[in-house]
Amino acid sequence: MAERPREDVPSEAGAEEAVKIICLGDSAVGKSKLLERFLLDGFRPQQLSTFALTLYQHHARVDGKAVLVDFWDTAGQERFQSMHPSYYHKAHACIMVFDVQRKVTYKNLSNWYKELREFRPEIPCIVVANKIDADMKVTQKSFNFARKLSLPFYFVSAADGTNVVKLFNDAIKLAVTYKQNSGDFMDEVMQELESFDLEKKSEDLSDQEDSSPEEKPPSS
Ligand SMILES: Nc1nc2c(ncn2[C@@H]2O[C@H](COP(=O)(O)OP(=O)(O)OP(=O)(O)O)[C@@H](O)[C@H]2O)c(=O)[nH]1
Ligand SMILES: [Mg+2]
Repeated sequence: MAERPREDVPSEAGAEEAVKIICLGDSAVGKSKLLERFLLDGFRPQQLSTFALTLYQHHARVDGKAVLVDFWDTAGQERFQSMHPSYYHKAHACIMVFDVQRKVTYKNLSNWYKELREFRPEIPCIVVANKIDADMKVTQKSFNFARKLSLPFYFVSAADGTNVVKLFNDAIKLAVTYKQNSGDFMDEVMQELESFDLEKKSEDLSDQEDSSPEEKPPSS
């Protein structure tokens, strides 16, 4: 099935489950290239940094169920310091990437992880060591960050495709399992807040209706 950027996807019909997976990590660690490798099965080695936010939709099957996956990709930034909270909102899994050739990107994982946990205390998070094609010997090294936190850890290469399909398929499974089984307290609170917000908005609208009839909300 074809995967394309969100704006080209005509319909979301048919999906029995929908999950959101976010990518985190410093700039130029290869977040976009990993997504490209998985979704387009290709790798274009140009240097373009992700400008703001790119959303990709992917149709997957998990245990016979049609799953619609929203992948969120953004520029990992130095430039922005941290992500907007809406990036984390209702995410069901996280792929956190570093570049085995740049130690600083490994060190910064702890900052990314801290921020992730402020917003999403319980979602599955996979730690990814990317660019192993540049030096296969790194796979002999031990990277303790993931082990200490008991997080799944993968050595991958967006350039030659090593472990990429496995990484994303596992991430999708984890996201679906999380969504189906979590009694995530924060999710429930967010849901409450949202319905509260909607109620409030419709009240505001009906107030408006009295004063400015030309701005009627659509009747339903
Ligand atoms: N050798 C090698 N280079 C890679 C690999 N993955 C990405 N690169 C290169 O690393 C650079 C950055 O990759 P991107 O995917 O744009 O990085 P990003 O994490 O999306 O960066 P931002 O959008 O700025 O956050 C590009 O020049 C890629 O060609 C890989 O597996 N191996
Ligand atoms: Mg990018």
